[in-house]
Amino acid sequence: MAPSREASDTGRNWQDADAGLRPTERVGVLLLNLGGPETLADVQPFLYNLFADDSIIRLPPYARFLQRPLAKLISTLRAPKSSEGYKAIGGGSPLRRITEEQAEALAQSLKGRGLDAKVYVGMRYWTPFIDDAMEQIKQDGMTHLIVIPLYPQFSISTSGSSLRLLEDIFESDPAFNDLKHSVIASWYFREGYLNAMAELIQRELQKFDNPEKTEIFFSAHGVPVSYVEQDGDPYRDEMEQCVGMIMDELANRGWNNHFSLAYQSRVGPVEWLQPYTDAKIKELGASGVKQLLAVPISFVSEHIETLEEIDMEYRELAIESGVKQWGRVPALNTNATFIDDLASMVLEKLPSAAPRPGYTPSINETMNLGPPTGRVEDILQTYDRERRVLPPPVRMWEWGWTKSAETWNGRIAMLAVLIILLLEVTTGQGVLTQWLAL
Ligand SMILES: C=CC1=C(C)c2cc3[nH]c(cc4nc(cc5[nH]c(cc1n2)c(C)c5CCC(=O)O)C(CCC(=O)O)=C4C)c(C)c3C=C
Ligand SMILES: [Fe+2]
Repeated sequence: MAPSREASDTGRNWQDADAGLRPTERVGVLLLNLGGPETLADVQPFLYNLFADDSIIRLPPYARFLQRPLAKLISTLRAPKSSEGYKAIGGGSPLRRITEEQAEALAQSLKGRGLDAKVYVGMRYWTPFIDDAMEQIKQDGMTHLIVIPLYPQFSISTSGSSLRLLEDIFESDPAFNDLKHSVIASWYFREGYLNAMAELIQRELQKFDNPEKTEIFFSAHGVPVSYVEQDGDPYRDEMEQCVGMIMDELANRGWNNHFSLAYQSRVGPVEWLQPYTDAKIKELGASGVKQLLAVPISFVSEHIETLEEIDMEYRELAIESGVKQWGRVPALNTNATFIDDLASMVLEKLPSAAPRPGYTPSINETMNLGPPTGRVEDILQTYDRERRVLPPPVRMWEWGWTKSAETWNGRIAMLAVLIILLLEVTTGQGVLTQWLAL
């Protein structure tokens, strides 16, 4: 069931005392993000960190020792292609700069609403790393930590991966035993986020010759289909609900355009979520769509996949496919409505949020609906309970760790055992004895 919209409390003025904090207590906010290479020299080591993550390439337990050599191989093979992309957008990812701007804007928004909190940035695959942010949080003596993954929808491969790492850090350092923390696992259903997205879409639609005839084309980052269908990743469900809720908000504003959702940026030859963005663009062009507005939906900052893949590759493909007018909705970045909603998420999670007088719980809280919030362990327990291993989503060659190679290796081994048994039964001698006798 789709969660209902969760109203934010934008406009309410909080004071530290309202937040239930004692004078000695200090609030930190940790924004989790993916990270990106800042220079071309960073590309291969960044890719290494990404592929060395066992939430990205999931090997069976007996093959775990191969994780790092495999990451080294895949990152080296992929680096030239990725570097081309980063070169095309100026030689590096803008992700660190934008995330730090978001952190600063959030701190200001909280301050304006009476809460003096420090906002940290923790990246999964590049600097500033999550470990470094946590070290700083420890040194700063924070007593409360609100963790917000900057992914509106939850995926095991993104928010899940960062939370697993955070869980390890909490478990391995007793200094964090007293740190009260709360994680907001996903937040695509929040009113502030939906309003901000609808506002941006509406603004771009108005630039078209026939705004109401424009196809609204949501393009989300894909994940391998096995994550969703075998491992219970809620990503696809949350994505579909999110798109539905944005379209509802647009309908409230009088927009009833046709829309579609597709998945981009697949890596390797395994099946990813469908429809694929490139195939869908061709299909829309062939069906006569002439005006197309692309909406990046799984991420809140500009990055290589908006600036290069959508703005360059998909734009060109759309024009080749017959689209006459093309537009793209900018990422939220430091959009004020979005940042204020992040501030509301923080304020709602502070100690006094639930019990304070006059507090009206949202329908999600009352009915216990919607994605959970809570401690890292609770979130992982809900979404990634069994921590099942999957076949590696990225397969770079056919002779390596593939389903077919495993099947054939197994068959050859069984045949060899049968031949050995047959020889022993027919000759009465062990195979080694026979070889040694030769
Ligand atoms: C919600 C967003 C994302 C999901 C889900 C996701 C899953 C996922 N990604 C890869 C492989 C790569 N991702 C890369 C870059 C990249 N990925 C995301 C977001 C999600 N990834 C972002 C925002 C970025 C860009 C960062 C930046 O530098 O701006 C890359 C590197 C770029 C490239 O070579 O294409 C790879 C590789 C997998 C395998 C995966 C799920 C299993
Ligand atoms: Fe990715």
